[in-house]
Amino acid sequence: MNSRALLLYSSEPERTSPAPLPDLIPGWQWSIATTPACAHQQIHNHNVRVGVIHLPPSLPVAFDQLETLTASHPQIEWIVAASPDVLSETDVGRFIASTCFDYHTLPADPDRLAVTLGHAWGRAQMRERCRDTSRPGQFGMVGESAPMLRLYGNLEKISNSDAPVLVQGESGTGKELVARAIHRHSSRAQQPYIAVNCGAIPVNLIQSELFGYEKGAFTGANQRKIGLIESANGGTVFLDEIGDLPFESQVMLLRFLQEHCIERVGGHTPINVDVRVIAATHVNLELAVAARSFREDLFYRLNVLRVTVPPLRERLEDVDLLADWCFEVFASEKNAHVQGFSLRAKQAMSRYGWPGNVRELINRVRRAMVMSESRLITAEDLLLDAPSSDTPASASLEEARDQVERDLIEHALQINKQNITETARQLGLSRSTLYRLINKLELKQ
Ligand SMILES: Nc1ncnc2c1ncn2[C@@H]1O[C@H](COP(=O)(O)OP(=O)(O)OP(=O)(O)O)[C@@H](O)[C@H]1O
Repeated sequence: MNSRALLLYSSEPERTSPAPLPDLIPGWQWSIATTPACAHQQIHNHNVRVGVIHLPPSLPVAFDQLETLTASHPQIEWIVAASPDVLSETDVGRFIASTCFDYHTLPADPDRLAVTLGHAWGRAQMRERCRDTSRPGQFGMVGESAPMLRLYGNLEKISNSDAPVLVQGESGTGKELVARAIHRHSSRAQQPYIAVNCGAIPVNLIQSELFGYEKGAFTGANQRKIGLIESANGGTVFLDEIGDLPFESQVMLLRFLQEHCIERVGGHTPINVDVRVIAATHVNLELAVAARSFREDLFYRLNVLRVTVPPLRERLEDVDLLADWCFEVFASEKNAHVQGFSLRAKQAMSRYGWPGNVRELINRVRRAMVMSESRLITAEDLLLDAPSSDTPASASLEEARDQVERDLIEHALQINKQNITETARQLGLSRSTLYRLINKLELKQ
């Protein structure tokens, strides 16, 4: 067997003879470290998956250094080996309970220790395999469910075309991710990708932001400005929340889609622009057309290739993968002792309806990684223990979504000391969307 373990032997060699553990366990290769710094080095040099921390009697334990060591190497399963006296110390017990896979009582029982090492190694391997499958797939998206495989198949075909795309899906499902993926896999990948949130630009500025303006076009137009569409020339423009585009601006976009040319505000010369348009909306544009808030002709121009991103509740089998992926991506922010999810937490996640979709999952997991007080994140850490008392069991999807958004935003505002820019960044929202939600949910700032 080539399994390698690390032995962190933290006593001073001149005071205690070296631990005989490695000699007792055949079939294992050992890297020996006498300080946490040396242990970091050994771990970097060797493929270590199991670490044994020997805590000698009557020496103070540098828990802060041990916690840094274990948190920096979440791929390793840790075992504490110590005498019964040391193991009975409260701080040692707390460290083992929060951070370690197991403990071993000294003097060593070689057979038992070999079994514990084997289990720890197996668990580390298993975690490694799960981690492999949680890496984003070829489109940079996490998910292997049937709806996602269908989506990837569609993206493959759409990326090879140059026609406009309409991406539909609920908020937080990954529409922007889909737009980026289409661009990156298209022949325009090396050219600009410009994302515009149509709902975030003040109505009076939309036209000049999208199409630019000439010097002197209006008071304050001291010099020519190139608009967002023109600056994406050769590449792709992603028009998010297209349903929020004011009716008057829709006609200019229609003209651009028909004639592939734009006119800057205050300009009189049409400018040819070669840009692929990907538009996204979480509102039903057919209904908006029926309600006459969205131009029918523009709808048909945009709706050439349509992609629908499935809501998370229709692909609950991906929740596990997404949670593990998220844990890995935000590992540097987590509380040092947090090592993963409890089984109950995973079960609670796979039963939940995720009205806020992947964005909500990311926010809940990130919060839990920071706030959890145990080694494994619990369902309570994810705020998924029981329906909130404010959310009746019969709450509509809309009410449930509002409640979740209210909890997450309130919490993020609190953590970020009411700083809107930081809170918006943490929640993956634009500042204007955050303001809109704060007003809608009547949150106090
Ligand atoms: N399948 C996925 N894999 C990995 N991350 C995802 C996936 N889907 C969404 N995300 C992440 O979830 C968050 C929300 O995604 P995105 O902004 O693309 O959603 P959206 O549908 O455009 O939302 P909105 O309609 O509110 O603008 C982002 O952080 C995104 O990276």
